[in-house]
Amino acid sequence: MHPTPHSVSSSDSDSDSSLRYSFNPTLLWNPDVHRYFLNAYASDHFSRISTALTRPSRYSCVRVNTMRSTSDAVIEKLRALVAKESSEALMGESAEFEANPLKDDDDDDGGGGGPVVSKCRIPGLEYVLFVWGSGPHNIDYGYECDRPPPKEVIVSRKCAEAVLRGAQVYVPGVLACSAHVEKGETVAVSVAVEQQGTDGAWSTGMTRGTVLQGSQTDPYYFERNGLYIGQGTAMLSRAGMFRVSEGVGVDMKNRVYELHSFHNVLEGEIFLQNLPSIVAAHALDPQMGERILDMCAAPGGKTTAIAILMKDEGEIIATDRSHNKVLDIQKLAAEMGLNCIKTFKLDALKSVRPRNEIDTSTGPCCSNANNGVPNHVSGLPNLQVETVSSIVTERLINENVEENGKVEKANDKAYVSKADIRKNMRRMRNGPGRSHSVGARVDSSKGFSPDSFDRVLLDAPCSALGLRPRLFAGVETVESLRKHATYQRRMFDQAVQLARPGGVIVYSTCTINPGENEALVRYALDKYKYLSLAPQHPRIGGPGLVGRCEFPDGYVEEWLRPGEEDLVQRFDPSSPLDTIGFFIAKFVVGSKDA
Ligand SMILES: C[S@@+](CC[C@H](N)C(=O)[O-])C[C@H]1O[C@@H](n2cnc3c(N)ncnc32)[C@H](O)[C@@H]1O
Repeated sequence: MHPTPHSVSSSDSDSDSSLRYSFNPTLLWNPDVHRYFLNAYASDHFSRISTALTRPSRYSCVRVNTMRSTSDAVIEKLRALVAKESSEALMGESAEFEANPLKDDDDDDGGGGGPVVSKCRIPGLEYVLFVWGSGPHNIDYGYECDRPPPKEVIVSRKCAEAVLRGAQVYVPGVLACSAHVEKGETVAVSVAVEQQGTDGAWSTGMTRGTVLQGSQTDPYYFERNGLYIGQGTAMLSRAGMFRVSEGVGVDMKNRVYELHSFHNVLEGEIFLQNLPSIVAAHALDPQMGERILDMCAAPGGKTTAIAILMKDEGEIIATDRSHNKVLDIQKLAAEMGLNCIKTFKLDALKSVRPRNEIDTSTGPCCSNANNGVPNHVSGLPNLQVETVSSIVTERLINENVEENGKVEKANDKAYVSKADIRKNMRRMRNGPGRSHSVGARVDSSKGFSPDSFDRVLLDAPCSALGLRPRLFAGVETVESLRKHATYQRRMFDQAVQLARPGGVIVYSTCTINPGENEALVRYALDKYKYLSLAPQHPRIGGPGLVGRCEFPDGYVEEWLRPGEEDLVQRFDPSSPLDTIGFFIAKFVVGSKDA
């Protein structure tokens, strides 16, 4: 797996340098996982998926809060923002837009060739807007054969993935910098991706603050071939970059992918959300007045999408096991002005309240809906208080954060959730902001009565192997993938008990792993005979995988059976829709007595 360092002669040719100063990453997988996916997808297809995962989608997807605004009003505002913020970066360029079924040739803002904001043309999704970016672009890093090499900054993988999505380079993400870089100088930005050491462990092994000499003896010199993500202006000297703890380190001027980052704009009016996530909310088909459970809800993207589809009438119980993430849901609901959302801290594995703890004097539909507590916390709508857990505490970017069922350390070795990035960027740009003064409280729930929900969404924590852009995938092993699957099945067992007969369960993940997708469906249909797959609307994803996989250790994973494939939606990152990898299955619950 470790790329073999090769020698490059001192008369390094222009073609070598254009390969070096380019963006052409290869996604590194655990070898067993690689074999498993090759078997599931066939070699060519998996190679396309793997490549697509290293790239961002070429558009940002914006969901309009139709309770607050209209698509047309938001389009006007976004166009004004785009025109103002990126007149140099994008509008002048005659960007080539890839063919995408979501985009019509007449989607143009009138500027001709520049970025466009267009309305989604899928019936019922006209409140979803696309802001089209461009890439990959070839960037001239100023390399000349007989001259000193360009000055450089190396950033962590997580930082690079954020930059590819349109973020700036913040100082915590800077790992190394050329000697004598001064504020205002132009620097080439590349990324240090984890490599496998002789002990099998993955790391960059790079000490933050490393001085780059611009020679082949620099750390990760050869490994960074084809891993240049753009060029920018150093906002601090080399010394400053490693002295301060926050702020922009490099202001990106030329990016391999030009995408608009609409974080922190039109708050409450829009929400940046991947298209498949929006489709998952539609698949649930929530109706006004219903009682809905969103079992793994933070940061609340799908919860708020569901609330808007219900026109804020009914009751959505949004739970997550992380206290701070429940606060994120509360903040988002408050920001969007949605009142039908009630939040609780709850481990989804304990979502069903034990029968001996259920108060039988209340009907199944409302028992423990709010755990018998008042309905309002001052300052935020419909946020309930049962046990007071704590007040809001800010999580910094280098704190441990939890997402997708795993904990990693922030910054170079870390997963930072989108909510954290959003919050941190807000803090970097605008100071603390109003969210830091909210003294919100989080209620804990003891779970809910069986059959007490009309619809249940289980947007499960998963291996997240569909998220893009992703520059490294080596950490997941066949064993860790199976652990995710086991965890999801246990959560699904809870969902099945909570959805009433006649009700609906939607299960979704953001992974390409069939073990967490089709195999969960197989498990569900085989174990619960009263469940059946239901058609989904809209249906824009592809079919699911039919078949099975036998592993060398004898483990057999069963996927879908013929006839079931068109009842699920599998969003393939390499398909023309250019979305993240995502999976949606919708079940209807029959009579549980049978
Ligand atoms: C894929 S994310 C959910 C995204 C969310 N549905 C949205 O659309 O904004 C998975 C969530 O599951 C939560 N989670 C992980 N394990 C959990 C558990 N045992 N109980 C409840 N939530 C859990 C994580 O904290 C994370 O917020």
